[in-house]
Amino acid sequence: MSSAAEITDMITSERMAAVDVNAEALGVPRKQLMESSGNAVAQAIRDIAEPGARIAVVAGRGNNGGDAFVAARFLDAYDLSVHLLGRAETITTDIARENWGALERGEYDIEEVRDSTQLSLPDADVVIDAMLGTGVTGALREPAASAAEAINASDATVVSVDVPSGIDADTGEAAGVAVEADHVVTFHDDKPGLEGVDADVTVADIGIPDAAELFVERGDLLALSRDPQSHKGDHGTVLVIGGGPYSGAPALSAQAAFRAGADLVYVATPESVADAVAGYSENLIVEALPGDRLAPVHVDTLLALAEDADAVLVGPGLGDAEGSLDAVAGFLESYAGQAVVDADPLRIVPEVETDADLVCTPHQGELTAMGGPREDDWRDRADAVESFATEVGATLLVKGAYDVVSDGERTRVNRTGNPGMTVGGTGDVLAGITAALVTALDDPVQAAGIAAYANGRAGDFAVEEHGYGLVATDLPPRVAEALWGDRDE
Ligand SMILES: NC(=O)C1=CN([C@@H]2O[C@H](COP(=O)(O)OP(=O)(O)OC[C@H]3O[C@@H](n4cnc5c(N)ncnc54)[C@H](O)[C@@H]3O)[C@@H](O)[C@H]2O)[C@H](O)CC1
Ligand SMILES: [K+]
Repeated sequence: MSSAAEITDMITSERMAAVDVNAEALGVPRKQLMESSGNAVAQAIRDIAEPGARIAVVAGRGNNGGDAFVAARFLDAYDLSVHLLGRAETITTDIARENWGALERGEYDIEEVRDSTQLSLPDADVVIDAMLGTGVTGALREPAASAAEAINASDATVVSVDVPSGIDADTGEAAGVAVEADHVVTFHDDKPGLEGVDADVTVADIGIPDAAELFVERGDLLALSRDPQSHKGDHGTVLVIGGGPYSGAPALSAQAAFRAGADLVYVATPESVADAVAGYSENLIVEALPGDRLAPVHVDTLLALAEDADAVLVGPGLGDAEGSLDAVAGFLESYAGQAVVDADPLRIVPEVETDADLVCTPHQGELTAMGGPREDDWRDRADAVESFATEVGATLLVKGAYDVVSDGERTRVNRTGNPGMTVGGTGDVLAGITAALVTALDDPVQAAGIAAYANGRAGDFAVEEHGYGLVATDLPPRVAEALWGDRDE
């Protein structure tokens, strides 16, 4: 679990970037957020400086600077000048460039600073530090470094936009020189890195709807951007323990795990169906277990196989023979890694003592069989599932028209999918995606949320072509597109 997840009322820059994109997906574009950010900065200035005071804006070429270009338009009552560190054509985003353009056309007192040693601030009453915010990487480079020195050397009151330039928003560290702010106006939520900053911090609401944090949307997919240097095995080895009465379910889960980015997928399945499972795809590596049902005698073999996996998926097609459920209980009692539990074994989870990091993927009927709540309204279900997740001590992904994901602390809701997905096998696909993503992310709630989102989107793509005649095998080929494609609906 990432450390920031434990700081419930703050937000890391990675999550902020995701929430930003989710807001856009919900119809609140970034430029609107920038307008609100700038307005909040201007409000802070009005609270500390009298009209007519001399305000100097020192702006960078990213959206942090963009916020201050917006603020300038709300500060016409002041003697304001804007100093851009660099050439206007190198401003890095459209929304910042458009706001700079408004200052140019509005004949504001603006300049492009070529050499920051020429930056003159001596007579400013207030300096707005809008050089860098959450986009900073490493120690401040020129011209920002000299500009930070000049700001710190001035007698002006310093108001930093979002984060004092040079400070890392997540850690609070400054790799080099950083602006010493008197005030900080940060946006949407407090930032972990501001804890240790000796300034008064205002957290400004910039109109990001709560839904941008609650619902899983395309911003959450940013978490899956991969380290290009990764090599085989970095992106997850998954062991699927399934089959026995059935052979299709474990194969569906295994295929889905591949499409969600797993590098290697092993399937441990009774020998009675091992050939059938292997026959579905050359990609599958099938380990045959003696007999025709999973049994307690297999537990040691499963634990040995699990040693080589980053996550285990237990359940698809296992059936509910008592011996099979006992085998799952025996496996979980000794296994301490990441496990996704689906289908029949779900009902035994509440009685099993395990050190494994569990993600359970029940539909409503299986949730009830686990002793879980039944609520028809999705909001009530989200609250009830959050409480039950604490009781079970696992991350729950409760499938429904609105999927609910919760570990008892953080709760997400997924709205993708359609009624065509009630067809058998889509749960096996979702379980396989979930197993692959828990190996790719160190955050089971995020992994399960994205899995539900991708499974539903794959189903939405499939229903375009097959209507409600879609079948589960239509989903895996569309999962990769749902996660990494650029279809925009
Ligand atoms: N939802 C929100 O939180 C919103 C935040 N807004 C503001 O956007 C900035 C983040 O903007 P971004 O463009 O991503 O990055 P920055 O402007 O912070 O900086 C990028 C800029 O800086 C250069 N750079 C990076 N590291 C260094 C360095 N060590 N030295 C010098 N220069 C550096 C980089 O090359 C870029 O040019 C956030 O803080 C908020 O202020 C949005 O306005 C609205 C929504
Ligand atoms: K700043």
